[in-house]
Amino acid sequence: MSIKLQQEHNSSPGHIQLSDKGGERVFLAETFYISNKKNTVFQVRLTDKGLCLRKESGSGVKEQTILLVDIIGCRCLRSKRRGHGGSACACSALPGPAQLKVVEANSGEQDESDASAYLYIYAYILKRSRQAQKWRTAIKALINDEIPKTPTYTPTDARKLLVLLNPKSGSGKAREVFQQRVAPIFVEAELPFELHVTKRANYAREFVRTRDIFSYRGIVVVGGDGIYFEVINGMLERTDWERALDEVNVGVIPCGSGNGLARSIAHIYGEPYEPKPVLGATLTVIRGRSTTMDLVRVETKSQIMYSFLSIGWGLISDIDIESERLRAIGGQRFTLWSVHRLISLRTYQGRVSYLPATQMVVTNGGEKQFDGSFGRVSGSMMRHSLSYNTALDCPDCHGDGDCETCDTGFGDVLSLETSTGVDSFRPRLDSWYSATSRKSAYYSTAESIYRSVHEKSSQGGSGGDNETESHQMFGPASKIPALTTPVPDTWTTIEGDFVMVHAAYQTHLSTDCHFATSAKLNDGIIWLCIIRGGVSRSQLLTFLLGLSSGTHIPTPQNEFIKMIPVQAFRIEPTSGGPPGCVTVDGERVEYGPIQGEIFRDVANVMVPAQS
Ligand SMILES: Nc1ncnc2c1ncn2[C@@H]1O[C@H](COP(=O)(O)OP(=O)(O)OP(=O)(O)O)[C@@H](O)[C@H]1O
Repeated sequence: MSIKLQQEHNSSPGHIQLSDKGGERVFLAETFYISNKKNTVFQVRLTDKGLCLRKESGSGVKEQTILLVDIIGCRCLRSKRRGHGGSACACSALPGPAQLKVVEANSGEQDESDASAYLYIYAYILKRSRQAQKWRTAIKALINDEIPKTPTYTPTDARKLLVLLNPKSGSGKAREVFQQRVAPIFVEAELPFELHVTKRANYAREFVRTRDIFSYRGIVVVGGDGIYFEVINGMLERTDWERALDEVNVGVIPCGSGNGLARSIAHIYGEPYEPKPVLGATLTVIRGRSTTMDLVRVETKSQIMYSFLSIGWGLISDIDIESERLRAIGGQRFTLWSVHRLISLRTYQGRVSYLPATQMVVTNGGEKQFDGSFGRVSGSMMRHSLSYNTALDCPDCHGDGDCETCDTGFGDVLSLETSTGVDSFRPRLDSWYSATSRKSAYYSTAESIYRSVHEKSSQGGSGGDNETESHQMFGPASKIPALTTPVPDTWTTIEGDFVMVHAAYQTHLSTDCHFATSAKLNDGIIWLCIIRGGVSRSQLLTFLLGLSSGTHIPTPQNEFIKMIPVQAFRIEPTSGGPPGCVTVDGERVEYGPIQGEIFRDVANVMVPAQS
């Protein structure tokens, strides 16, 4: 909703005063008129709770409070000078200003003969002139948890938000979604941002690895889990990975086909997700709150990477990857392919080993919780790490993209540079530096050497210089044996036929897949679901049908379907079996042995305010 209030012309400039009235702290109280209805008077109070509007008209008195938690921004507008040409540009995306013919105060376009000033307040309720400038100041301060003192508002963090948008995510509408449903709200909230549209797979990863990411207030991906994975792994390829994970919050605006992380965050915070996941996530980004998140260090035969969502072998991974061909139909592709795979069921031979999460404690509320001491990072970097990739930015322009080397005519950048909004929401030329031919090696604590080669993504893009590049992965030191050495006796090992093994550390693998119902963002637990060969089709059907509601695990668990809380695990498919998929965060990795261990609280993810 947007509310427009018009200030009485002759009222005197007041001062922001603090008073207590009926148990609430009143910062401002004044009389406003609603435009076109001069016989309607609004007595408005700005309190520590929100904006209380007392409407007095011929038909009586009505009172309404708009809570501060629902307000994302406000701006002062003036009547627009008559006869001024030009299009509404980005203003047209805002609900209201275009048809009301108002412009930013001090824009130079205002009608000086009309002394009226308008205060627009932008509020989103999901669940449930000078004077105007003064009100704006006080509201902006309060929504940033500050006490309003002075009549000017200076944002505490003037840095821009880095937005990395994948135009190929989901059904390919991320660009439109951002322009129509995200950018206008960022403008309303006066959140400065810089948008970069990815050109190919691994673009976001390189961007994060090579740029000065500390010059941004945070990073938001507009896409799915795949591009979030790129950002996290790009951070872990930096020599300053610890600082990057610690200082740079990463958020997600869901436009992918799975959107497991976005769905999990909404679930954990009790936020509505459908029917407007983009709006909820946008408001989360604007609020700027974050919490810590666990990451899982993943080792395959040739790569080390970090995962935030899941690792899978068999059924669910097969469905995820093989249904790619139905990408155009969006999230429904998973349901359709599940039916197909149930009919043509496969089993895989191999060995699964895990270190159980034994440190379960019973809390006061009787709930079982993991005490999480395992995997807490002690601030150590992988030993013996070497990097050939220390130049983070172009030496000529330091990453600004302004120099000749960097100016490749990359036009897919939009930047909202100033807090005054709509006019500065404009296309801008930019580019970024990508170092080539860098070589590096991965080292585990056991000092075995791993070399990682980023292969060209099957989803292609134009390829480019990243096809054969290798980069060093940093990150917390591993506490489990390398993949090439046997697991300790303290681990549990199962051998035989498996329909699938899927490890998850978020509640949802996708919007409709409530997989690990007890997962938290930062509890140090991997939920390992094992389905053994021999499971009946009806058991499997019940499992698949229960995934959307989180009722897929039988109670009590039976010998074929189990969900086990673990700290680390290893999957070793026996060679020669049927072709299958191994995935990390929904993206396919090489088929073969894979292991994961969880590190608690290592990253920071944007989350809604706790209600
Ligand atoms: N411009 C691009 N062209 C082709 N592929 C891209 C481009 N930008 C990013 N990618 C790749 O697309 C893959 C999928 O992206 P993303 O996760 O955003 O969407 P999704 O797969 O539809 O969603 P989800 O992962 O939630 O199912 C990522 O792994 C990323 O590397």
